[in-house]
Amino acid sequence: MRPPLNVREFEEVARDRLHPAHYDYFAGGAGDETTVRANEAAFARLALLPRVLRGAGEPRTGVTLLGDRAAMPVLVAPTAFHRLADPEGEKATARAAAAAGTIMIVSMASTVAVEDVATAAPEATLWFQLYVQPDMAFTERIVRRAEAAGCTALVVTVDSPGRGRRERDLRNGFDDLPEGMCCENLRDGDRVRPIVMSPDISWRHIDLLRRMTELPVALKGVVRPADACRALDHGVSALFVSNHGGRQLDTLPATADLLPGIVAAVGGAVPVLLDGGVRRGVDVVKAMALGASAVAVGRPVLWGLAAEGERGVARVLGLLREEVERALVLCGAASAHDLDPELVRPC
Ligand SMILES: Cc1cc2nc3c(=O)[nH]c(=O)nc-3n(C[C@H](O)[C@H](O)[C@H](O)COP(=O)(O)O)c2cc1C
Ligand SMILES: O=C(O)C(=O)c1ccccc1
Repeated sequence: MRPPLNVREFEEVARDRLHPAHYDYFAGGAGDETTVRANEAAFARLALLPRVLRGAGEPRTGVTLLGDRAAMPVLVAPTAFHRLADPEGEKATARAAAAAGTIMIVSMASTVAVEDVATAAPEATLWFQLYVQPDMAFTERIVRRAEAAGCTALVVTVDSPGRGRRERDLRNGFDDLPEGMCCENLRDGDRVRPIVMSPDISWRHIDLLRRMTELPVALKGVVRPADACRALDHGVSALFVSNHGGRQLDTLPATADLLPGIVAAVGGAVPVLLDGGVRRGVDVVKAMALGASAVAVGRPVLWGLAAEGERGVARVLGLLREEVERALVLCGAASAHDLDPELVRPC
């Protein structure tokens, strides 16, 4: 069969290969999935206005984030349960991220322990995503594991004081991992603790976390400019503008539409990243023109993993890198930093 040419075609292959309930878990979102659709639609609504005759030469796609180098401004967003897509799970994803020269953010809900992800891909740059657990002693044990495994940043997800209601999962009766899989990072002695999404988590916990570790702390899920400013006061090193891919609270705006307000509030103090709806190189270029330092992709990586395992993730990341390069050339840009808000216009 003809190899998939783009992320959308990878999704079609993945859909054919996955158990329907697992496809729905990956693809779906909260409520009416308004925000799931809005994320992609917002990029489509932005038109590009390339500059001409710039003599910019071959573009460079590399970026440095929190002291880590990435060969392209597209990171692997933290997503749960990779072993539903491929038996090697997060190990395959990490190897592919390393081969693509990009950063993988390992989910706290990974089905391979963070230590085993790191061992499987010694060249990979790994950041660790954390849901702060109300039991701070337990949170600290998880942080120590991520540090010892060699993770170089913590990405704290702050959009989840509770669980989103995902009707596809309710319809399919998908509420637990199959026999033989679990959230390996939640092991505590001889049991596996459930992930608690607690409404009690507050800025105080961010302060505790900052004191707990030397690792840079990024917040994922900030959507208000005032909260972005507050994050700076609490010594946060980066922000992810994210609505959790539309999986938590439905009817949040698209992240592409939220980005300019957050970028303005932050005023260059820390890198601002975006996730949600990035499916094409032109989407990456639009986000960076609006001030993002990089983007992250969630579902596209899962489609690659389900379609062809490690090779599929490598292909998805490789396709996105080629698309970013081509988009930069055609925009007359020498690098992803050589873009400005004038490049994009609502259409
Ligand atoms: C199947 C799935 C699982 C996810 N699991 C997590 C998670 O464990 N932690 C987290 O912070 N975000 C999680 N996310 C959200 C992603 O990090 C990211 O915000 C979102 O997928 C970006 O949108 P995109 O899928 O359109 O690229 C998950 C997303 C999906 C699709
Ligand atoms: O599905 C998700 O979006 C998610 O964030 C999550 C969190 C904890 C366990 C499993 C998934």
